[in-house]
Amino acid sequence: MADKTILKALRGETQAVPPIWMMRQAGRYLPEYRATRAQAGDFLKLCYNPDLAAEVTLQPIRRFGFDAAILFADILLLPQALGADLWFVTGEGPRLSTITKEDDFAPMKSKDDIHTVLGPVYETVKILSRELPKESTLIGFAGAPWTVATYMIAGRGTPDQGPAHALRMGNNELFEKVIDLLTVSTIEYLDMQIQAGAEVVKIFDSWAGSLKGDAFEKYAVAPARIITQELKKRHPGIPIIGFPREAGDGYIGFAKKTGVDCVALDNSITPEWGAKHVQVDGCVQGNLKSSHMVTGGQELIDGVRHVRDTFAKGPHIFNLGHGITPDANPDNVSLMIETLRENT
Ligand SMILES: Cc1c2[nH]c(c1CCC(=O)O)Cc1[nH]c(c(CCC(=O)O)c1C)Cc1[nH]c(c(CCC(=O)O)c1C)Cc1[nH]c(c(C)c1CCC(=O)O)C2
Repeated sequence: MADKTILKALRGETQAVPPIWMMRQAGRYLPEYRATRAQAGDFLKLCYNPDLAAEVTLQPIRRFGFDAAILFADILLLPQALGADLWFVTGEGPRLSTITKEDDFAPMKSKDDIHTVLGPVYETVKILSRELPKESTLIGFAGAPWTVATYMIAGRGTPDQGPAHALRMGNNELFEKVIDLLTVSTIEYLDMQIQAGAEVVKIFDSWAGSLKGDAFEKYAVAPARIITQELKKRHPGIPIIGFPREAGDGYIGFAKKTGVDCVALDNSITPEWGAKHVQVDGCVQGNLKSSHMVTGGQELIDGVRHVRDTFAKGPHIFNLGHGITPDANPDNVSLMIETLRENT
């Protein structure tokens, strides 16, 4: 299916209308998602139920006709497969067992032991690769080692990733063991998603922005490069999207240094900056403010045109700068898509 619009963009083609999908496009802002989640029981049960996970993946495709579907799962399933305890507190977010000392890390499983727990995820991918409309592209994903490590170390989301930085500086040997285990396990996890039918994979480094200087190179760039190189060795031509969120100047040269085919941009940079400093090296994805999906109106229309027109001279996948939020109005998503495709 070499002519799918997402794959064209990832090969470096400039298109008159960029393809579009949306981070967290299957989510709580959609009544049909909330209904299926209730049917599953809770969020984790939904992630591990292949039929229902495939169903919620397809819901935004049916409703909006996005050019890509992203596998419904979570970046924290991998630590669970490695032996961490994981649960979600409604209204608050994820909780995990913590890693602060060698004894917490020692019982972790190896990269070859993850597939029993993650088997249902591969099954979801298989269902999707059969059921997805032929013009849409199936995106698999994993968290980047640093971002996943921040949750494994702290046992929860943290505003400044303090506990992970404390371990990085206080017991670097243990910290690097966590990063290395996640790096090799992420390769196996994404390899299996590709074998099951994922056509593109995305590496979410949501907390890359809190790594500065040498630490950014060692713990954001290097793991992304190792994962990318190994996956491309095993699956030549598989396109990879990197998302070093809030990396600032770290976005410059990220594609060249890691080998990813596309860099996803957040809202901390302007489209003008992204076009000048990142799109020069190839495809970019982004970066409409998610808040427009809540507020809508003329500002949304202007925002869509601005992002589209600023990236129009090079390869671009239209997306938000971060995930859509539960308070978003689905009508604003339709308006975004109509505006993007106006005049065609
Ligand atoms: C940091 C992170 C996580 N998960 C993810 C990241 C990286 C991207 C980012 O920065 O947003 C990635 C993720 N999480 C989810 C997906 C599915 C695909 C998609 O639609 O984008 C993806 C790609 C579903 C989800 N993951 C989660 C939900 C909401 C859960 C629910 O239905 O109650 C969804 C749809 C839960 C989750 N999962 C995580 C947190 C912090 C939370 C709680 C925050 C929240 O409630 O929005 C960890």
